Amino acid sequence: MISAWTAADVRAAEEPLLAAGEPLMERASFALAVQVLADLRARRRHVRGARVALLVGAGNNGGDTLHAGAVLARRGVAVTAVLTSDRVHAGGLVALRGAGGTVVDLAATPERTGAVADDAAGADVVLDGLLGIGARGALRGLAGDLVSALVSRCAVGVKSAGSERSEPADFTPTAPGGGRERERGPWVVAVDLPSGIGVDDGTLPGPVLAADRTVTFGAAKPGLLLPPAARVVGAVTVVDIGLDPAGPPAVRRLEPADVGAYWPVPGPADHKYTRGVVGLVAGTATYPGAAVLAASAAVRTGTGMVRYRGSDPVARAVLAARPEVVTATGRVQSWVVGPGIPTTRDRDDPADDGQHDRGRGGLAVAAGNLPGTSYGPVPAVVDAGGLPLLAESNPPWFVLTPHAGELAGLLRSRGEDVHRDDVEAAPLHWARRAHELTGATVLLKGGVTLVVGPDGAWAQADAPGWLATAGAGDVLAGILGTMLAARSEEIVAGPALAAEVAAGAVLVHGLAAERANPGGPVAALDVAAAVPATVAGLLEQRR
Ligand SMILES: NC(=O)C1=CN([C@@H]2O[C@H](COP(=O)(O)OP(=O)(O)OC[C@H]3O[C@@H](n4cnc5c(N)ncnc54)[C@H](O)[C@@H]3O)[C@@H](O)[C@H]2O)[C@@H](O)CC1
Ligand SMILES: [K+]
Repeated sequence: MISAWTAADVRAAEEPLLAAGEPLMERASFALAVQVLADLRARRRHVRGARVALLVGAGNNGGDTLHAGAVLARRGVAVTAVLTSDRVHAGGLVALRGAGGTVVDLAATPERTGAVADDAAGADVVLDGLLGIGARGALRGLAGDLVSALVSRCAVGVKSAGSERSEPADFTPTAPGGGRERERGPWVVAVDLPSGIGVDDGTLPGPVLAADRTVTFGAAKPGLLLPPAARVVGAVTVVDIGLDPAGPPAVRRLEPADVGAYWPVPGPADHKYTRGVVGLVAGTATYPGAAVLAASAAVRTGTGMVRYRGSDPVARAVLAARPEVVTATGRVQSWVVGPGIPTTRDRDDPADDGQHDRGRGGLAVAAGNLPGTSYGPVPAVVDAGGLPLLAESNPPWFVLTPHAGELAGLLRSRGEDVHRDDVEAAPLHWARRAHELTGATVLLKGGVTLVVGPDGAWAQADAPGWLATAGAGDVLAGILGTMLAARSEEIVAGPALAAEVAAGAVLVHGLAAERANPGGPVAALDVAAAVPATVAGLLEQRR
């Protein structure tokens, strides 16, 4: 698991160590230099004679960068530091000069910004040390001008909020689809974080130079995991400088071993009710495919049984694809409500096929609101057309699975003035708001998928871009339904677990998409078909 702490938590963890005289900056800068040397060796055979440009801001982030530059200069690298402030880290500057580095005082000659950017764009490596955890808002002044000038010369970066073009984030350099996309320009290493991202919320309030690698100190920061900033961090290397942040992390990311470790493996005494039964209200005559996809995914993820609820023609299509599915009513350990049913609340909608009433029934049982039945409360997945069926207040063992547009609609129905673009610009904020307003766990689908529950946030970046295809959400709903059903009682007793299980479902969905056709296009049904081998692969890791 990757855990990220806020800037305030990192500072609090640094304080006692700094007071004790621990050389944190030396540790950070030396590790940074070692990583840059490794990157240089990987990219060009000789380190000696390579050109490295340092972008240096006013704070300790610039200090780290200058000290790392000094180490590089002593190894024969031609290092040029571009100072964007007249008060840069004094010790770092002395060290760099002492090691033979060149200094360009851009603060004294701001009219040279274009020429300096040209020069930096021709370097082998650029170290972005303009801002670290002291960042407040969009990159301003000379630092902002320099980054804007470099972005326009390097073909990839974020010119302004929402217009980023870069590779998806992952903590491994070989992420699915995560090859280098920069068409030209230097290898960019962000120091602690790409300058100008929202450190704690992952927003992109202004210009940012997209990194190929981020070397971060002490612990990951939320902005490195969260969308949209996660797209501009490149491969992330966390350097241990001896910090031990207190309290729970602000954002977490599950890794495959975490999901493999808690996957329930059936034993000899298990039967379909101990493994978990999924009740599925999905699909209409207009969208029968959603029911087929969700049912296939639920079956393929290893459910005890799927009970399908819908009109006869759709049920026939589901049974033709998955004869394991039953249509009889009975005990259910998680409900999946909404894939392929209309997003209107109108009971008379002829396209509704009766699914809204079936969905309301399932959700009432899941919430524990039908005292006459012994089948609730149980977890539920509420997707697409299920979202308008939600009550004012919902239990946290309900997992809502909107994309950005659906989340904006849900929030508007609860009095917020918000649109899809707003959600995409600040997904953590709006997913948290939706959790507060509905009471439910919120899984916000996207290139990086967020899950917000009572116990904090999760950000998963497992999926290749190819997964953005029709039906992928229906498959996720089926995978999640099975995973919730398998731990139904545990989740109702401790609903914070719903978010972790939901993050695990996102991971399985993403890995299955990659397995379905590594490096190429995938179809939703093929993702479902790849789930059994994906799960076997996760279990293999725990042996
Ligand atoms: N505290 C420590 O001893 C350690 C700190 N470390 C480094 O220090 C960094 C934090 O250092 P600082 O607290 O000095 O903060 P930063 O280096 O992030 O910079 C803060 C400075 O940037 C300016 N600034 C803030 N927002 C701006 C914006 N939007 N546009 C332009 N300028 C802006 C501020 O006026 C301030 O002078 C970490 O990210 C890390 O790189 C590491 O060396 C590890 C140890
Ligand atoms: K930085």
